[in-house]
Amino acid sequence: MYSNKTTTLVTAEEMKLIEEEIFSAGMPVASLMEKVALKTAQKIKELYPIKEKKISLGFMVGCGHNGGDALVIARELYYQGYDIVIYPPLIEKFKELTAHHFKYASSLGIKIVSNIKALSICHIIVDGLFGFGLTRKITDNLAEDIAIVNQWNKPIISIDIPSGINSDTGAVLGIAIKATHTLCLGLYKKGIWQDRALEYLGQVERIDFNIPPAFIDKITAEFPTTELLTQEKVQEILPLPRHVTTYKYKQGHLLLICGSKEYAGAALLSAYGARSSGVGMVTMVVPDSLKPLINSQLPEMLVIGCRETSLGSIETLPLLDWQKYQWVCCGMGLTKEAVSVVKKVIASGCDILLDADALNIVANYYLLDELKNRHGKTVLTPHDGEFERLFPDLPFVGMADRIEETRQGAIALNATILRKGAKTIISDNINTWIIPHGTTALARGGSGDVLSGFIGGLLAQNNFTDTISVDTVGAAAWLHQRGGILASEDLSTLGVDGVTLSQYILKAVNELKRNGQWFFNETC
Ligand SMILES: NC(=O)C1=CN([C@@H]2O[C@H](COP(=O)(O)OP(=O)(O)OC[C@H]3O[C@@H](n4cnc5c(N)ncnc54)[C@H](O)[C@@H]3O)[C@@H](O)[C@H]2O)[C@@H](O)CC1
Ligand SMILES: [K+]
Repeated sequence: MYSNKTTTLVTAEEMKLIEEEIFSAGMPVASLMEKVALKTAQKIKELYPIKEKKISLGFMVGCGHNGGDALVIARELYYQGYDIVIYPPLIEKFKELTAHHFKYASSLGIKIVSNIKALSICHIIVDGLFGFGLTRKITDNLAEDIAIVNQWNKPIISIDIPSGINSDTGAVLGIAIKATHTLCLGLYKKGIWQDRALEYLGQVERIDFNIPPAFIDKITAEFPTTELLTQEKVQEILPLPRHVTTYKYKQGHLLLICGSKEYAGAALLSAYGARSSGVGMVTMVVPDSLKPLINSQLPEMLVIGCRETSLGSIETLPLLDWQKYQWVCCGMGLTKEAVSVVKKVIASGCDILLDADALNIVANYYLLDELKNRHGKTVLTPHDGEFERLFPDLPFVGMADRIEETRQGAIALNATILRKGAKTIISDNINTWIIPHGTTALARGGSGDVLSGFIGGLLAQNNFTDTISVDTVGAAAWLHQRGGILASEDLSTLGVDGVTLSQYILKAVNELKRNGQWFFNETC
């Protein structure tokens, strides 16, 4: 049975190869363009139906097949009663199929104009200048045209991707259309999920045109794959096994090494995150002076106090029985003083997660080799600044492709890297996940501490199963973002502090259960 694959992200090269598969299997190029464009026209009709008043659409038509798509859409919407105006600034360079469609549209009497300003009377602009074939910077008159259109504040529908956005890296090549809708054709282009492109996309929808999954699999198998992490996948990754005769030590024992006098809150928030994971046991290693605070706020935690520096950071770790812990989570609020702590954690041979100050210490003291060569699994959770500090000299930084950089970082350190941002990326040397949803409500201090604790708690539990780290980390990040969305729906974007977030993560967990499948696998 045919099933459409919606979660795979493709580069321009992969998309071209997939198209070649379709064409060489017998589908005529013109027929595919017709099909894609008819479906896109239908979507535009749904978005902007004609009611009492006429609607006029101004089409910016490029020279390649993005322009060809635009012309077919323009023709079909003309038949449906829309007023259509076509602006073809690259008319001399039209590809053959695009030229045919232009000739036919002209023969129907559709209005053709030679100045972008003539589109200013239109209610809506349709951007069919460039799709994934954009190879170089947009300059001169075309750049001016885009600047003019962007100033009009009209709805702009971009076909496939906003013209000017590199469909792999999301970079703006000179200037780009600021769309209100992006109708992505067939498969999501990787550039659409890059943070730098987000402000140009508006609302993104995918127009499916029945690409056979075997063609997608054949081509993407040759390249590292990037996938959107969906709810269905999260439900596959979890449930965490919870046997009917289980007990606390069977549900994972997490060691949190965190906090300082100055950043006591980071220790608390990561502990709240861990609490929301349902992990069986948590031991916290904190500076001595934080013990009473932790005991009063989180009575179920075991607390080991440490001698502290004059500034209130952990001076040195006590003797620890590392083998007791299924995962060690280190760095939240530690301060940059805690160098010996981080070195000991890296040398421990345990499965570890490093966040915040632990990452800064790795960067400041060049501990990358120690990380790469260590025994035990490693998870790192940097935001963009921490990521760049971790990899200042490696050649892949500067590629300006967040997704590829993250993958290369994971390969370089033999680690799973979760890179925080508007779109969170999780990668190991084989799999890369993008969390498709997110909320700006989480752009505040404390969200990351909750995330680290929550991930650590799920990893500690999943260490008894054969679930791979990148999947568990992805599922944790998915639930963290979903918790943020649920909290902001109830409390507004301003209302999602760390403690609240840790509670709403549990609502996200429950939502998975309500959506038809149970989350915790209470097997007998
Ligand atoms: N073949 C088909 O029937 C299908 C085509 N599709 C459409 O085809 C598009 C890709 O088509 P193309 O490969 O023709 O590429 P584009 O339509 O994106 O444009 C490529 C053309 O633009 C020129 N160009 C590149 N950068 C330029 C710049 N900065 N200034 C001026 N000219 C520049 C290139 O020389 C080339 O002629 C997709 O984005 C999509 O819209 C898809 O719908 C899938 C199906
Ligand atoms: K476009």
